[in-house]
Amino acid sequence: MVGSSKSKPDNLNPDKSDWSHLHGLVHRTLRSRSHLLPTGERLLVAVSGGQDSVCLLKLLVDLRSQWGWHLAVAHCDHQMRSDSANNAQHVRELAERYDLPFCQKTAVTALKSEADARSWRYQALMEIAQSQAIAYIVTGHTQSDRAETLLYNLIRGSGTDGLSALWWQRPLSDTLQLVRPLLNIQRQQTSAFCQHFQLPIWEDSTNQDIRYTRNRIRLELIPSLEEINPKAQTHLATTAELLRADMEYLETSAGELYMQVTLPNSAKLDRAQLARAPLALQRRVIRQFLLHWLPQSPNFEQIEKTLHLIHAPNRSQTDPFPGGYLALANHPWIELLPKPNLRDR
Ligand SMILES: Nc1ncnc2c1ncn2[C@@H]1O[C@H](COP(=O)(O)OP(=O)(O)OP(=O)(O)O)[C@@H](O)[C@H]1O
Repeated sequence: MVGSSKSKPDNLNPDKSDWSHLHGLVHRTLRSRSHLLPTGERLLVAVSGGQDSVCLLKLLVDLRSQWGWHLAVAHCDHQMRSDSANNAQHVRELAERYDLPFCQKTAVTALKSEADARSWRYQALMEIAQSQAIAYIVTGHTQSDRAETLLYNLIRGSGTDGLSALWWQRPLSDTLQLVRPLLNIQRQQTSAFCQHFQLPIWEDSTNQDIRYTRNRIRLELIPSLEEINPKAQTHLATTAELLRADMEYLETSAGELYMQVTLPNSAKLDRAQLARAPLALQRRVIRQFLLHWLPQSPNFEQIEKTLHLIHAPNRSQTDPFPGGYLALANHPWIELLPKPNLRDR
């Protein structure tokens, strides 16, 4: 998978003739998506110490002479495992080995869940990048992560937007992008790459713990699906890629329709115009409308109840939404009102 089955030690000054299949693949991916990691940029590589981010780091180190990047390594110690300080030290040594600047953040308050850890980590990575005027944070998310995320969101009942999550890039702020250049590479390939170049990997003991849903999907669900179809992982990731394009198209069309069916600075939607649109656009317009006016994101049920008002008799209304708003069918409009105002009408 990496070009030769014989392993060879990590060459710290490789030229193009030392490149493996993965070097070529990532180089071509970045060339065809040239906005992802432009030449000459400063990149902050987020390294956990696991096989994916260690593979990512070596690939970027080896490709940088072609691309003129300036690299720095960041590690976040969540303090959630007894070996987390040793893990951080391991990444520090990896950065030293490549002679790269190393930045670490260590959690001071106890992080209770994986979700807490993730949101703290992204905040920490953003702070490091911003303090060093770096515009790109690069992570080692792979095609395997993409397939797992799709399954995870599917069984949580997330809509198409959740199914197409994990995209090549995501803006973290106006000046900072998160970039995932390994999204077309499988975890088996990063593992083979690390073995081939004898790269030192930090094995996270919790990765085998099936009490975590993500681990269970990785260790049990995906292998079961691969027994049914050996290419299941690739197909799932391709589905996520295709859904993303559909989702962007629908979202843009819905945004245009939203502008036509609402009035400036007014929480109203024109029922007759909405009624003529396809159901997929009606749902998305209503989601954008509620997202704009409500203090928190609407759920599926709230969107469906508002959708129902398009054809409902005048004065029909939804249950109150969080924050005290509710939607009302008011002659030609669906109107979103703070609940107390209803009494005055
Ligand atoms: N402790 C860490 N320090 C720095 N980077 C990290 C750390 N943990 C994860 N990363 C980065 O995030 C990538 C994805 O890691 P992992 O799949 O473990 O995270 P996750 O919580 O599932 O992430 P996400 O929610 O973004 O999908 C890694 O390849 C690495 O680039």
